[in-house]
Amino acid sequence: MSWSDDVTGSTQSATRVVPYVPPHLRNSVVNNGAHSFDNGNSYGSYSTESTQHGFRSNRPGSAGSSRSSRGRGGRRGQWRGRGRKSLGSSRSLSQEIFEVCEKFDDLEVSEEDGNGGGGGGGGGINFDAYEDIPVEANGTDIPTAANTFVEICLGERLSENIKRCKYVRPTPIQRHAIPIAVAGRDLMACAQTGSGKTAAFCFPIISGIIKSRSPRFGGQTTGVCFPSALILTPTRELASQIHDEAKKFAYQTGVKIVVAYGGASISHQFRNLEKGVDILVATPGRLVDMIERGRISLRLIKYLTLDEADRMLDMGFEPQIRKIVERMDMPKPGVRQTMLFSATFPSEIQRLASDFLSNYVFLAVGRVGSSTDLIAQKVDYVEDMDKRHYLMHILHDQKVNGTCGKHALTLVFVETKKRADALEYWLSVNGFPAIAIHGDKVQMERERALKSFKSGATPIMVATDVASRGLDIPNVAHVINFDLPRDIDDYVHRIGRTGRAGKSGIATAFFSEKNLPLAKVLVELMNESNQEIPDWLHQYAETSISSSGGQRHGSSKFAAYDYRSTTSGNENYYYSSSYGGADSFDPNVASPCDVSGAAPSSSQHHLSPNAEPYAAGQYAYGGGYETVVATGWD
Ligand SMILES: Nc1ncnc2c1ncn2[C@@H]1O[C@H](COP(=O)(O)OP(=O)(O)OP(=O)(O)O)[C@@H](O)[C@H]1O
Repeated sequence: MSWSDDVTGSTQSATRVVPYVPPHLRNSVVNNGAHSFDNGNSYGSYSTESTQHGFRSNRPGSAGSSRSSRGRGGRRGQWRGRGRKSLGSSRSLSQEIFEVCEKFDDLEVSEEDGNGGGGGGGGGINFDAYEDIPVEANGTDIPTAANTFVEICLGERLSENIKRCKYVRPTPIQRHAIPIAVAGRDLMACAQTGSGKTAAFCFPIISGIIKSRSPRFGGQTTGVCFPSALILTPTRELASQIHDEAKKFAYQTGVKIVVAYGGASISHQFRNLEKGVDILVATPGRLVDMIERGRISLRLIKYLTLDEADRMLDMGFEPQIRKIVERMDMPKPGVRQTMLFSATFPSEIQRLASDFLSNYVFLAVGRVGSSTDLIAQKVDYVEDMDKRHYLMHILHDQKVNGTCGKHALTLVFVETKKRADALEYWLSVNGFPAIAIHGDKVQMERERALKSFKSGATPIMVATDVASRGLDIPNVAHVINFDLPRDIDDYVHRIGRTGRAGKSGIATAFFSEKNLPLAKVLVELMNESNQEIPDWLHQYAETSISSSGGQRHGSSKFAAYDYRSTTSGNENYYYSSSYGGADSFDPNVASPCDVSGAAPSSSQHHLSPNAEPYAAGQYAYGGGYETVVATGWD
């Protein structure tokens, strides 16, 4: 949950926000004491069975895709109580957090926010959902994972801000990635959407800058700015979001963060830079422009982060990224520290990315490119000509049954900018308040659309892939793939706009004949996250095996793990991220700061009986799924 939304939530309404609970979990939510989530919420039943709405399809077989509750409710049923009232008599971390929060004026978070301030670290985040997630760390001398933020020694100010954000415990990616980054190691990190990657790269950078404070160069005297850290993102909205998040983390630390992206006034951004910059968050185009105008130098960069790194290094962005990283004045790998983060990392991109890294650690929390099983995925067979009416039925159901309640938002992905505008118009004239976002809109319109959607003023947003990556929009209850993307990784990122920070969500996809090439990889992805797959989709998948060949993780495009594992003798460690066993978690016990690059013995990095490592060679290599350039990017 982003900060601004917390603020919005806290100022707009003092009432408690009822968290979205998808239908298959509604009866499994455990009442965890007097202040646990109210499960008797207003959300009614939800069904989009095509047969129910009378839609006929020529799909093979006739099985529907309705979800059952098979074995999925258990873990996630253990929602925690929230806020001060839910605390027991003993003093807890949450108690301290609320005390610190009192004076966090600008960035205040509502204590009663049912969706969890800052992601709900105080209770909204369901850490149980992340238990037993397999973790692969590959490389030499890998620093030990941390169970608490305290033991990482991020510095007093930053630690206070972490509490203010109500981040009680690190998420699995944070447990593993932060110690690695704090130790100064290069990192290629892959973790599921909504699992806290932003903090995983922001904390080490902010902490490092505070610890090695050196006089800032540039500013008004020379007119050239010399940031110490550069965070690159593929979209303007994501740059802006990371800037907002990083500002919270760096509150009262003196670390200056500036954002630069296209479509907004460059002179305004120059003025911000002139006030001093430690961390620059930027989109590539605007950054190149600023460098070429001689206003930014990368000579003193100590930290380089590519968020959505696979996107930044694919065909669309790679030349620009190479220009910035290799042909400007940025220090070389090994001199600077480089961190790459994404939820997906095709092996060909991993290979490319290794040019930017030096002796790096590869970290995968969960299978690379997998979707979180917090998202209930549903695939319906819908012909193109029926899509609008079918969508209308879904939205109508939500309206009537309350699935799209006061705070629940629906995000609809389409293939092209034109289709986004057309669908926005059609929905609006049919009584469904919708707004479109895509790359042809001017920046102000894009920002207005996002704001209107986030606030719930327009609860339906129709988007191209410009909104598919990174955006952390609270209360997105339902993602609808009106048009499926051609690339399964884009699907993973799109549906990842819901089911974030331990909360659950729904994703519905409209599948038709033209999506045949996606069938097999979609089935594999859904299988991995324990989704119910309709028989007809299985049948399509079988057809697509014979036409395209290969498997998702077996094609050259996909890697289930570190691509180096097949070719080098790098150490491999497998963990369960569970807080049990040898890594047992006790939030009240702070261990000494022992993460400064200490190389663990392999016995410290054990394979949990619950974890399922991805053995090298498990997947046969076959034909590749085509690489496509997504539409609507900056
Ligand atoms: N330790 C934590 N405790 C509680 N909430 C957290 C914690 N870490 C992150 N969050 C919250 O989780 C949400 C998702 O985090 P973030 O946006 O960093 O995910 P992500 O992994 O980068 O997702 P994506 O792959 O979609 O970019 C945010 O609202 C964030 O505030």
